[in-house]
Amino acid sequence: MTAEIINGKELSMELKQSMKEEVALLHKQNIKPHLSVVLVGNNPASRSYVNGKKRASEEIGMSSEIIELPESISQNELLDVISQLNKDKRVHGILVQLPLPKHIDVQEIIEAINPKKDVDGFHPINIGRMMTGQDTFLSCTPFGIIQMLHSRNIPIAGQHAVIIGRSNIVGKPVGQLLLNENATVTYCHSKTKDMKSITKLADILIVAVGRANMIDKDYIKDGAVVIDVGINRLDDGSLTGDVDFDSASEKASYITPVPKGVGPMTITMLLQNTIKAAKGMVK
Ligand SMILES: Nc1nc(=O)c2c([nH]1)NC[C@@H]1CN(c3ccc(C(=O)N[C@@H](CCC(=O)O)C(=O)O)cc3)C=[N+]21
Repeated sequence: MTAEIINGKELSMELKQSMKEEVALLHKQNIKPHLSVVLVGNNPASRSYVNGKKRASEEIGMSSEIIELPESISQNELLDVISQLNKDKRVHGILVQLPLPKHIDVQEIIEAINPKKDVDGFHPINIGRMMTGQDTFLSCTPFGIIQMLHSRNIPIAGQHAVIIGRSNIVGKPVGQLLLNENATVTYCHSKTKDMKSITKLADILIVAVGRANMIDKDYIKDGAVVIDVGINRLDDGSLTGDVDFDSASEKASYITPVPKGVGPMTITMLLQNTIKAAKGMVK
């Protein structure tokens, strides 16, 4: 079998086209969706992602700002910035780019964001709502993955989804969303024994481990759907996923590339969440 590629960049462009129309309609009602992105320090990867978010906002006619803060900012100063954004009626969405410097208590920062403005879907209230299947802001990468599956009418109910990775921002929530859609979900992680024997059972394999090209055809059942969440920068500057694309493509029915896969969808779901926030849809 040669896998069909699910191109996240193309799907994003389609979705952004209809969001652009929606933003224009909101403008007519005097609602101007606005995203504030907080960037602490000088991590080049973070800067590049944050610029991508700003660019995508502009593409759909949505306003956004990047609030740049020094690496040396204190916990209290950062909490003050968030408190200002929480109060600012112009601001519908707040995103604090991760990772944060080591001296910052990340969890306290996330919990300081008003859940109604938490367009990343990282606040424990929104995670709890997601777990209980209520309408809320879904975290952007898991939400984007589900959209990619839906775009090809890939069945989820009754399918065995195996997630490699259990981070709070990708692995755990994507498993939960798949469970909400009635998949049978198994998590693998660094302590898992004989991982191949488990991943080979997967109808849908989600790979979020953070190791370049780790997953090849030996981990994959014939006809499986393979979603690659990895973003690894190689020494030559190129990007590659956690999946060995050419090898996996021999067995998969559908596969997502890196770049132009899950990454662009993450940004697109952020825009969708910001529009949702502007409409006041999450209480
Ligand atoms: N609070 C917070 N929210 C996030 O959503 C968040 C974060 N922190 N920290 C880092 C991760 C990573 N992330 C990406 C988004 C888009 C691409 C993306 O568009 N990638 C392009 C390539 C971009 C390039 O060439 O560098 C692609 O895969 O085609 C990648 C990674 C969001 N994250």
